[in-house]
Amino acid sequence: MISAIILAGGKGKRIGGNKPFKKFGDKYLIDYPISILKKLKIPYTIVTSKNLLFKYNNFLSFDLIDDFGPLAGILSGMRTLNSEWYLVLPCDCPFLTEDFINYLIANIKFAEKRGCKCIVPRHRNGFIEPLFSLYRKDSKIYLNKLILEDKRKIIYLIRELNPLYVDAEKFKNVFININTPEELRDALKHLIKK
Ligand SMILES: Nc1nc2c(ncn2[C@@H]2O[C@H](COP(=O)(O)OP(=O)(O)OP(=O)(O)O)[C@@H](O)[C@H]2O)c(=O)[nH]1
Repeated sequence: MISAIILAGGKGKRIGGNKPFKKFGDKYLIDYPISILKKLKIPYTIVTSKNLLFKYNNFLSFDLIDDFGPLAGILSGMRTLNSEWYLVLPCDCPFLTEDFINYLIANIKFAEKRGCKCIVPRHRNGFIEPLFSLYRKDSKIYLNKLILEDKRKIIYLIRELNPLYVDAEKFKNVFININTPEELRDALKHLIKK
C-alpha cells in the first residue's frame, strides 16, 4: 500500500555537492533512510539527477526534468513505483525512525475518510515538513499541473491536496537535515550522544 521516494537530486551547493554520499558516522547519509525502509519492508526508489555521482545502481530513478527541484523528483518516483500512498523523504535524514514512519502510516485511514491527499507533520510554530510526508497517488495530477505552470514550491502542492496535518513535536530529531558542512558536524555530535 505504501512505497517510498528518497529525493537525492539537487545540487547540494551549500554542502559542496553530492550530498547523498557525504560520510556520516560509519555510513553515507543516503544509507540511513534506506536502512529504515528495509527494516519496515517498504519498497523504495532513490530519485536523483543524471549529473550526480551515484554509487548505487539498483533502485535508482532519474529526474524527468533537470534542476526543477523536489516536485519533479516526487513525480519521477511516483512514475517508477506503483502505490496508493508514497512516503517522500530527503536523502539527508540520519535520525529518521521506524516509529515516525509508523505514525504517519497510522493516519492513512483517517486521511482517506476526510478526503486528504497528503499527511504532513506540522510543528507548534506552524512550520511544516513536506519532505517527510505521505502523498496519495492522485497527487500526480497536481504535480503535472504545477510542473507545466513552472510552479516549483512544494507549498503549492500541499495547498491542492487538502492536507491532514499531524503532530511533528514528538519526533523533532527526525527532521534534523543537513545542508552545510557546519550542520554535518553538529549532527555528528548528536549521533555520538545517541
Ligand atoms: N530528485 C531530486 N531531488 C532533489 C532536487 N532538489 C533537491 N532535491 C532533494 O531534496 C532534498 C532537499 O534539498 P535541499 O536541501 O533543499 O537542496 P539541495 O539541492 O540538496 O541543496 P542546496 O543546493 O544547498 O540548496 C534533498 O534530499 C535533495 O537531494 C531535484 O531537483 N531532484
